[in-house]
Amino acid sequence: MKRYKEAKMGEQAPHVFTIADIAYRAMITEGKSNSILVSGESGAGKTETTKNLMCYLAYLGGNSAAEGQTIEQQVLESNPVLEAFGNAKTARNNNSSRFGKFVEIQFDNVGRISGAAIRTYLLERSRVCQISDPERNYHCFYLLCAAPKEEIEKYKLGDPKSFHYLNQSNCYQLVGVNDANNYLATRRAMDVVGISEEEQEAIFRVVAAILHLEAIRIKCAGYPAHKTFEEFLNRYNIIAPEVLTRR
Ligand SMILES: Nc1ncnc2c1ncn2[C@@H]1O[C@H](COP(=O)(O)OP(=O)(O)OP(=O)(O)O)[C@@H](O)[C@H]1O
Repeated sequence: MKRYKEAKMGEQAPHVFTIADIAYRAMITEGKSNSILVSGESGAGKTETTKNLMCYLAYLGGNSAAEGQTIEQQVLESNPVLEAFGNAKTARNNNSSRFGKFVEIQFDNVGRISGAAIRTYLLERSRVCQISDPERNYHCFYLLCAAPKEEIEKYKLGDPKSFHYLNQSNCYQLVGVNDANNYLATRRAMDVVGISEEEQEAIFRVVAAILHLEAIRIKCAGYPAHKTFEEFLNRYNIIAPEVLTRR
């Protein structure tokens, strides 16, 4: 990153750091906001490029002398959190973002990071209840199934193969990815971005509840017993958001 700081276009090997550097310098000299649009087909490298851009802008506008958790650390640690809940393995990409995002990094008048906001769009909700081989559901489900023993017992989880929302595909593990370590890393990242212990508990309780939801069997007068939750919704014309997305 040091080599790209204030380097002119073409002076260094092509890299997204050059784009970020030019945008940052223009923002300082012109006193105007700048946007960088990262686009491309699935697997092109948008997520990794965005992380590189965020790292470089945090390097330029960070406050290395500050103690405790700085805004740039929070900006960077937002990535593992978003990826745990919004990324999944697809046929084209083991870590495909199933949503779009707008990352806003605010700078003060001397170019130091003063705030940040991330907005997400159009999460692929249907994936929660329907996946196909060789894809996976959202990473968070597998991370929670690989959590430490006491968490597994608390949420009554276990082998991902025992949950319908995960066993529609034969893919449970990703090459080179350790879900147990990633669970701990996600919890640490959630701490850094300022999600309290109680909020984290509530979030993972909902994640576990979704896995258990499919196992609910509904018994109604005049309706055969042992129907799945989804069949029940269909029978009574109750349209759940994920069912709606799939139609
Ligand atoms: N700069 C990079 N350095 C190393 N590997 C990279 C880089 N960019 C992309 N990759 C590789 O390509 C894979 C896909 O990249 P990425 O997830 O960024 O794509 P994407 O365009 O965001 O895809 P999607 O639209 O599916 O989310 C990464 O998991 C990584 O293996």
